[in-house]
Amino acid sequence: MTPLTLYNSLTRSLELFQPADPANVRIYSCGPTVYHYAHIGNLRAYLFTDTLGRVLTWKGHGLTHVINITDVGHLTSDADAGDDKMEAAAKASGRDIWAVAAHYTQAFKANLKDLNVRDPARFPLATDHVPGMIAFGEAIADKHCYRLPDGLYFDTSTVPDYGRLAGTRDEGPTEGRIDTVAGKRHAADFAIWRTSAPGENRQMEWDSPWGRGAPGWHLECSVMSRQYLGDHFDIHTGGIDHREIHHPNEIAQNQAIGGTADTGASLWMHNNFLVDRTGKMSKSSGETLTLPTLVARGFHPLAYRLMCLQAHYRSELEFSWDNLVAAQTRLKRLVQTVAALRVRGDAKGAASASPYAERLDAALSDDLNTPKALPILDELLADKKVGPADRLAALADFDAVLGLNLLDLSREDLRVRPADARIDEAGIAARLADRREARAAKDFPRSDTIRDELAALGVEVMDGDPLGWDWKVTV
Ligand SMILES: Nc1ncnc2c1ncn2[C@@H]1O[C@H](COP(=O)(O)OP(=O)(O)OP(=O)(O)O)[C@@H](O)[C@H]1O
Ligand SMILES: [Zn+2]
Repeated sequence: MTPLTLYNSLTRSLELFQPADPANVRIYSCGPTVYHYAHIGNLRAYLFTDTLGRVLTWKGHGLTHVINITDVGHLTSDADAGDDKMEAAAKASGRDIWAVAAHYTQAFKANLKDLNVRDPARFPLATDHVPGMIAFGEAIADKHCYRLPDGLYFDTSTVPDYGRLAGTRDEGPTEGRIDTVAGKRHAADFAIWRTSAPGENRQMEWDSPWGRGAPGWHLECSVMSRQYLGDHFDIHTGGIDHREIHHPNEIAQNQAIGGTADTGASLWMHNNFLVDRTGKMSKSSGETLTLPTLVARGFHPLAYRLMCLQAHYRSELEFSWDNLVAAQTRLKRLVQTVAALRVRGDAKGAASASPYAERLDAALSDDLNTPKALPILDELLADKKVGPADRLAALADFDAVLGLNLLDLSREDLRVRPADARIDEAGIAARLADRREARAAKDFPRSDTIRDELAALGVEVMDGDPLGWDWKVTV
């Protein structure tokens, strides 16, 4: 096997991956803040960690992956300003905050299932770990924290190299990030615990040595990652926005509790954003696309997965409907090819598929280069020198990493019907059968009428479609 190299945001370089225990690689991924449905940009972050986990499994490692659920403490600004996103969402909708959290957590997990993301070992909830957070705060308070009327704050000057990850080292109190809390010693200092203001009326709050209130978001991840993965684990992941504030703050806390310069993880990895023409897709900035929206417009969730795999995780990826259509077409082609190879069965080939597995390994070992792996798969499938059964076996090996479910998906699965369609699959099939009959009888006006009727229902008939797909939904 080719040695695996991964990009470490901490050193800003590619590094040879050397896990502490190859039989149990430990990964922590910052989870969603469950105040709203995850948008497809958020989901890109978990498609990235799923690919990472699959590559490690493929290379023979055991894995313990933890994705937390942030159900308290994340403010509307990452830099300690604004309201708690959860409290604000519950208030705005007049719902019980625990019901809000449970609803969006369940929706997030359903999204991951639909995208064929493997379950992590655990999905710990922040609210289940508040006593551990208070104990953590107490342990570092004397040496690293100070009190302000609204809580306990971390003094970022008490740890070595604060902000190395973000590249904002040596930031003084008057430069860099906006100082939004009166009395902070440095602009970058952040809340470990936020004490509820008189009359604040939070739905979620706990007693602590610093008053009744709620934990800071950064603290949650330090506590949960250390509890489940230990003082030092292999890989910590998140979206690239976390490289600037959230992860530097986790690192500072880890250094404080550990009493060393160790950041707590060997590698800090970040996926780049899904963007659209207006910029980063973001829950807080209004209109976002969710996975169910894509499905309602006639796309299979795995078409979105393939769209993400076509870009390297460290590159920005622009969402457009055209890109998604192209990805769905590519997925259909793959499924079609699998069906054709099955028909041809066990015919012997003159060549072995193993060079393809080696090339796949080389691509993945190069910092999870899935865009490089996909054309290798296309080449394999088209290689007539390799027998059909061998090609299928090799494809299964590719799919263990790509997670596109290529051996199980059928043409029918990919004919996802838009939610607002007024005709179902069986109805479409019946109209197409009528149309074939009309054409066989050379009744072209009737054939055209059926085509137009289907078009009015959002179904485009594709005569002479090279995929043999007959029809597609229009978006
Ligand atoms: N547009 C995006 N593309 C890729 N990853 C993203 C994008 N937006 C957020 N992420 C990542 O998604 C994960 C979950 O984020 P979280 O639920 O905390 O988002 P949020 O901050 O509440 O939402 P938003 O940033 O959209 O307002 C994080 O790892 C985050 O970095
Ligand atoms: Zn986190």
